Amino acid sequence: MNDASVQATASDAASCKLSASRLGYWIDPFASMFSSFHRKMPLINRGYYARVRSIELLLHRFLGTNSNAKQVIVLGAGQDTMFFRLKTMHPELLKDTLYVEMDFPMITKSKVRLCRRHKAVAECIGEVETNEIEMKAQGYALAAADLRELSTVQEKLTWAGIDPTIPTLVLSECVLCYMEPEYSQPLIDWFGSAFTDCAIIVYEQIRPHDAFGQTMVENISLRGCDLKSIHAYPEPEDQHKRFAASGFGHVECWDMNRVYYEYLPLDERRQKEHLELFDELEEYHMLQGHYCLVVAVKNATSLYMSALELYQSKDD
Ligand SMILES: C[S@@+](CC[C@H](N)C(=O)[O-])C[C@H]1O[C@@H](n2cnc3c(N)ncnc32)[C@H](O)[C@@H]1O
Repeated sequence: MNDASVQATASDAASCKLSASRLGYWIDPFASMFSSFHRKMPLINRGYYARVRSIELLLHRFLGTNSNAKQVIVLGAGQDTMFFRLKTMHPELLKDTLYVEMDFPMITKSKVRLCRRHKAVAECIGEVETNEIEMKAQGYALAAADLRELSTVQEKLTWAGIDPTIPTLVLSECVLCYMEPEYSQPLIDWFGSAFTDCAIIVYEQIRPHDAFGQTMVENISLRGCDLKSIHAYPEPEDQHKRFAASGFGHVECWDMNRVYYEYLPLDERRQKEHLELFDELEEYHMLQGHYCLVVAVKNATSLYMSALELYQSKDD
């Protein structure tokens, strides 16, 4: 495995997020602090809109439930700015929440540096205990770990203050797909067994077998970062089985066309569709059909049922 190429995807994602947010797909005052601006194709901007907003809406729903303490664990967080946006724009949602980001030391090191460099981010984090590669503050931690090493992940989450008895949401946005199932499955199994109340949101590529899927897998592979688990979980039904096998009793897996047309709020989506000239609809549908959003929920508690209900709610 070429870890350097996988780590480079953190900057790609940050750059795409900056492009889409700069064009008005969502508001992110922090994106430019973690990347430099290169305008992406409308197809990419719209895809990132669907990705970021759907995950954000789920996260808001989880944080907005009236249980007391909550935890969010972001696997392979890269240069993502969701925490900083929440902290400044929706601080009430982070009350009693511990938000932990994890990534390779190489990536957390650059995030620590950027967090120190930008006053707005440093203010957002507040008083912090930090070294070159990690940070710990009230309600937030950035931890360095290779997610393939379960014992290190467990140790770092303990260091960050994670308590398995507290309701926890785990997020993997284009991360687990870069790991072989022999590494990702024990991690998912552990969340499913050790955590009392746990939900996992996964966004990643699917359908490698048709012509578009084959080209997608080849193109990503040419960049040196194979999609190591796509052949183990090629279809939405396989994603379903993957999480059900780890003790997640309620699993939804939708492709991103379904998420875009049936889940994102209609008025908002229509408004975003006017942001750029768009003549790539067919290609967009093809692309979005090869990405999915999984919501896997361990218990049918009211907290987690509300996350699942989000799929039925079109007007959050
Ligand atoms: C495509 S980027 C996504 C970053 C972020 N989730 C986002 O959407 O902006 C994938 C991230 O997963 C991280 N990653 C992949 N495999 C990992 C592993 N074994 N251990 C730690 N981080 C990993 C990479 O370093 C990278 O930051």
